[in-house]
Amino acid sequence: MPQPKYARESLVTMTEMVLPNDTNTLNNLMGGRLLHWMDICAAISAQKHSNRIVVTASVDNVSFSEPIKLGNIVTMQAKVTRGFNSSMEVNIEVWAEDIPAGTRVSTNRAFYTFVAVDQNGRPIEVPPVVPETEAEHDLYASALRRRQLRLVLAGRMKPNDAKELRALFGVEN
Ligand SMILES: CC(=O)SCCNC(=O)CCNC(=O)[C@H](O)C(C)(C)COP(=O)(O)OP(=O)(O)OC[C@H]1O[C@@H](n2cnc3c(N)ncnc32)[C@H](O)[C@@H]1OP(=O)(O)O
Repeated sequence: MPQPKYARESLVTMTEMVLPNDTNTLNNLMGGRLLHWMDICAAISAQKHSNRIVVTASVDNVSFSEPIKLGNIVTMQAKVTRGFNSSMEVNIEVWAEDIPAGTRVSTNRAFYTFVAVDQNGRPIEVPPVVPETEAEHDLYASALRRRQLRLVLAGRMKPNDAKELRALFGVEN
């Protein structure tokens, strides 16, 4: 198994400016453009953790809580929460900043799952994550339940095997 790595080693910060080509008819950032930027930022984080080529396996819990305006500065921060076998979960958070107005608001959050692959595109083992901060510990613990939920919904895990998820709902095995 690859050597464990600290969660902080996978931290990636990416910044973009919202230009006219990125917006809808309301002059707000298009959701699809933002998801594209988030995918790149999160993929770099997963690459840093695994030192491998990675592919996006799934995206979940994407929220769009605030519109992002033309001319805003978008900052994305991604970090691997947990490594499983060949897959890793990445937490990504997004903020929009209006520099002339001096405001910065939290706008989006999502969990991406990436799979590390070898040169032939076959899944390959990734290092375990070592959480350090309280937030990293919380995300590490809850990553197992999120993995079970997404695999159950994708038809890749039997609900009966999702022990930690069932426990959350008070369902005994
Ligand atoms: C950065 C980019 O944008 S890449 C472009 C977009 N992404 C792609 O093209 C990926 C296309 N998909 C694939 O290549 C394959 O489906 C893969 C590599 C993701 C998975 O391949 P599979 O043959 O299903 O491999 P396998 O069954 O061994 O699963 C490998 C891992 O993927 C995980 N996985 C597979 N499907 C999903 C899913 N829907 N959600 C979350 N994890 C998944 C599995 O849980 C497993 O994780 P683990 O090794 O940590 O236990």
